[in-house]
Amino acid sequence: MGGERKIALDALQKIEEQESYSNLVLERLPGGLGARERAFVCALVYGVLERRITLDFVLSRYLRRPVEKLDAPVRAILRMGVYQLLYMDSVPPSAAVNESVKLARAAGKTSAGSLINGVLRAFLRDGGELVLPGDPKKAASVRYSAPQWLVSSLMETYGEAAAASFLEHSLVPAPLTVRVNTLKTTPQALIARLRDEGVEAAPARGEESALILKDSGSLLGLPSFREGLFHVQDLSSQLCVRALDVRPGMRVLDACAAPGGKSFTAAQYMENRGELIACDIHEHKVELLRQGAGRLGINILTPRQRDAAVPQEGEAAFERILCDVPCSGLGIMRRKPEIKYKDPAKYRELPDLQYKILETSSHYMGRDSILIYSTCTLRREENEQVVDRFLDGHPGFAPCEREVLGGAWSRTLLTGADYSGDGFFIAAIKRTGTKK
Ligand SMILES: C[S@@+](CC[C@H](N)C(=O)[O-])C[C@H]1O[C@@H](n2cnc3c(N)ncnc32)[C@H](O)[C@@H]1O
Repeated sequence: MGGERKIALDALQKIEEQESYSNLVLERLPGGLGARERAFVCALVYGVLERRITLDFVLSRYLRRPVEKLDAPVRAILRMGVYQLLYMDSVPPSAAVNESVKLARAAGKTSAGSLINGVLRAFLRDGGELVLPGDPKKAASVRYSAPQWLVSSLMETYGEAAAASFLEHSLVPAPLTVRVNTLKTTPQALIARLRDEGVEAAPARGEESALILKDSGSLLGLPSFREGLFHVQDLSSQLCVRALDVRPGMRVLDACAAPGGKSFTAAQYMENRGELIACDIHEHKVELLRQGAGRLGINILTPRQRDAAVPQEGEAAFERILCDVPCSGLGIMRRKPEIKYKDPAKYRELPDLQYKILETSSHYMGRDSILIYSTCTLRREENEQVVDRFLDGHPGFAPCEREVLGGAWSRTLLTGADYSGDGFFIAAIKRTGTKK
């Protein structure tokens, strides 16, 4: 191996400087990397992102100035070095130190070599292990590499044990879960087909048409994917569509639909009969809806560029409406670790937008219509508080109990030992009164 650490450093710099999503940067790594080298780069980049708070805590014990004040490439090299020492058993400690010094040279930071060497060797001399701070909340923040505001918020909302379990399981790589396209195949037939293509697939617990794929490599390389036999979709999103309870022949609105996973699953439950209007505010994302539906053989989906917060004059009623609103995404931080480091002030305007989308969509509900409000986040402000505000101000609507939500009308799903899906919130609302 040679040069992978420089590729990892460049990727980390790009994610930090341009606020790019890690998955997108890693999808576009330079060509020519072998599978092993690519896996190493991805493990290092994801690992450093995921454990940033833990790594910075270790570094802070060996630096005279605050970690944030370091030159960005030097800081990234130090984080990568500590990550290799703490979490990469395949890298001998001496290699982690020497390669970090070499990397500084390759990055044009030769003068930082002695600092990097000194810090990493001092950590090794102290045993090379993580020593947690005494304060329990600080310790949880360092252990799970989650900002303190997030630790406190999760603990206050879900209790200490559930929050700790969620944070711990958010450090485990997410499985690749897909939804079998029931318009074209069955779970058993798809498992056999994938086996022929060299990919191991097994049924996922809890969803009849969900499979977990192992070592699939790029999906674009699989004929079964190109033929539209499945799409990628986490368990929580599949449950969300089940809660919508769409049936063949219905008129359905997906108000925030792109990239389209939930619309696609809904169309499959509808057996490609009825009408499915799938909207998104961004034109380029609407194109994703068109492409996905085409690949999967869905022809009831009408993609539309539309702002879901702006009422549409003369829209006929829908029997089912999905508001899978934009959110802070904390439930999927195991897939995009950079999410957890965002300044929570950036989320301030989300609840009002989410409320507007819900309120506007409710205009299109007829009697007996059902609306699902969902997010992939775990903040009450974006979940319970939005639907409560809506229900409090709209007496013609009521909570709607669903069997798939355990008999309740809303449910929060937390990734944990017994549940491998993303963190997610689902609430069901029905119309009880007539329109004013
Ligand atoms: C959580 S994602 C939806 C995921 C999608 N339901 C799926 O399963 O693939 C939220 C989407 O809402 C879109 N969006 C954001 N603001 C919107 C608005 N005002 N009106 C409509 N769509 C919006 C975003 O572009 C994004 O694609």
